Amino acid sequence: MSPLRRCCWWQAPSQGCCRCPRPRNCWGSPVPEHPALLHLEDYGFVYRGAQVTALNGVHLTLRSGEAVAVLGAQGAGTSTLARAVAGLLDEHGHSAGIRLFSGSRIGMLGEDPEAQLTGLTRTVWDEAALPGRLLGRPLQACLNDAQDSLAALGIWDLADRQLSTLSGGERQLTALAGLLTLRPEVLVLDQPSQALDHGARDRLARCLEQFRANGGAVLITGHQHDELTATCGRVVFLDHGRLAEVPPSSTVHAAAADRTELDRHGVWHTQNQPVADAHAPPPSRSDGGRALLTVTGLSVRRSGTQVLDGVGLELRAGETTVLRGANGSGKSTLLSALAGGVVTEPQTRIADSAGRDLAVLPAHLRAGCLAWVGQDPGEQLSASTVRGELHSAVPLHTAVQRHRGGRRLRREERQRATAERAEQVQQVMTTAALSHHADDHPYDLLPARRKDCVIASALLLNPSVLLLDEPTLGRDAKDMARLSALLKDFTDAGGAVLVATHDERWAAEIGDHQLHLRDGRLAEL
Ligand SMILES: Nc1ncnc2c1ncn2[C@@H]1O[C@H](COP(=O)(O)OP(=O)(O)OP(=O)(O)O)[C@@H](O)[C@H]1O
Repeated sequence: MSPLRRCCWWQAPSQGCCRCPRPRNCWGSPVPEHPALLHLEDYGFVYRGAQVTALNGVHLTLRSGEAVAVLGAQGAGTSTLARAVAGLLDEHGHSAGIRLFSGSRIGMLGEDPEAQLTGLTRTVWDEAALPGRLLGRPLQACLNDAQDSLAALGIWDLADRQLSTLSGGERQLTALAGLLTLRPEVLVLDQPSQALDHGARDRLARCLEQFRANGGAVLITGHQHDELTATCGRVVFLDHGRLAEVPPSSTVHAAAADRTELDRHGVWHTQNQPVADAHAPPPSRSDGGRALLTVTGLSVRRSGTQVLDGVGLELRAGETTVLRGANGSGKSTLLSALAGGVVTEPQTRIADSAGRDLAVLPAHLRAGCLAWVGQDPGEQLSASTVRGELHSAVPLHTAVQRHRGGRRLRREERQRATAERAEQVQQVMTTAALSHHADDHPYDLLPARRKDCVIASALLLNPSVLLLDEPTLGRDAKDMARLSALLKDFTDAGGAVLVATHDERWAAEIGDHQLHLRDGRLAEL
């Protein structure tokens, strides 16, 4: 047996048996097998100006009909790997090794949910048809393909909706539909379940199964193991830019990706049993869990549809209430309406702990009581550095007026207030793990860190109620634990949290109550 003989068209000569995942030693006569569509051999990548390599010695083969999930902690390199496979890295740094692609089309959905729609179209149908149109295909064929993709993902009923009126999950599915119309041979999906409810994940899984049955290959990357990654034939782990060096059995079959292995690689397992005491009540609660916010008759109409219909709820000091519901059920609308970002109908009443009706106040006057962290952090960021963002979260005159009863300040009082605020900003950056990013542009941060920046701004307002919209997106196991601890500290200090999430495990771990939103109304779960 010659060590120089190549057993596959892509395969570089290697010691002993080659690394291709054939069922037996492929130095012998090879068994006919699904063709490899993409192959990385000893692939490495370093971003321009970076001190450390983002990917190192990666071997990965994607065959027709196959789905592989590559999971790892934040910073392990999963998004870089997704971009490398999609061939999007070249101008961003230097690569090493071999990347071979036998087909002609790779489609990729990136990790940033805010950056997925083009902004060039008005309706869902047009957006889904756009990729084909940009390739010069006939209009009718593009519209037909878009219709098929939208139907496969279960959102054909949204076809004529304006993009600006979509919920987060609906936007994610629209972007995916556009990608599918390109009929790629390889689909690269970075954290595709972000923002999707259970039903949408099932529909997406079925859609990907069909895609593979037609000869396509799927690569899913991310920091969380969920219903979708569980449908992959293989799960492999990435640690510090290297695929974990473990025997072939640890390229685990997805359904068997066990807790220890996921924990070891810092991956959050959304389907694990909740940890029972993760959000145990604080030892002593000075205010006896008094109501901080009492909402009655909250109703909202959007584009002629009654999204919220007489919602009532009570948020108590020291408690976390979880808001669940399908994509488009109105969770974001509810949080935003409480904060004053959406117009409510006249019968709505939102009373604070002193009985004051906040529903009649504009958003900025509610902010002292209610701090809102929306679904898209980008909509709430305006400064060019994280530190600058946090400094502007509480304008100096507001901070000072709070302490001095609104009277005009002397110079030394202003100086003291500035110093106090700088200290608070420093503290909150530590709490939200942002100290290392103080001078970074918020848009250079990972989506989860960007969200942390908005959470930190909200905490600086010293609110009694924190409203959080899907804060778990893009977080690994460690980051989830940190988020839970942050909320626990907030409620232990007497605050109340209302948080919308699709993560059932996390909801069970942190929620004192779980509410389900359906048909515009809330019910206790
Ligand atoms: N600006 C808007 N104008 C009109 N309709 C809107 C607007 N924003 C959202 N909607 C619609 O209101 C409904 C509720 O949307 P919302 O974003 O509150 O849902 P959600 O439960 O937060 O969904 P997701 O889980 O996907 O984020 C959806 O049908 C959505 O399409």
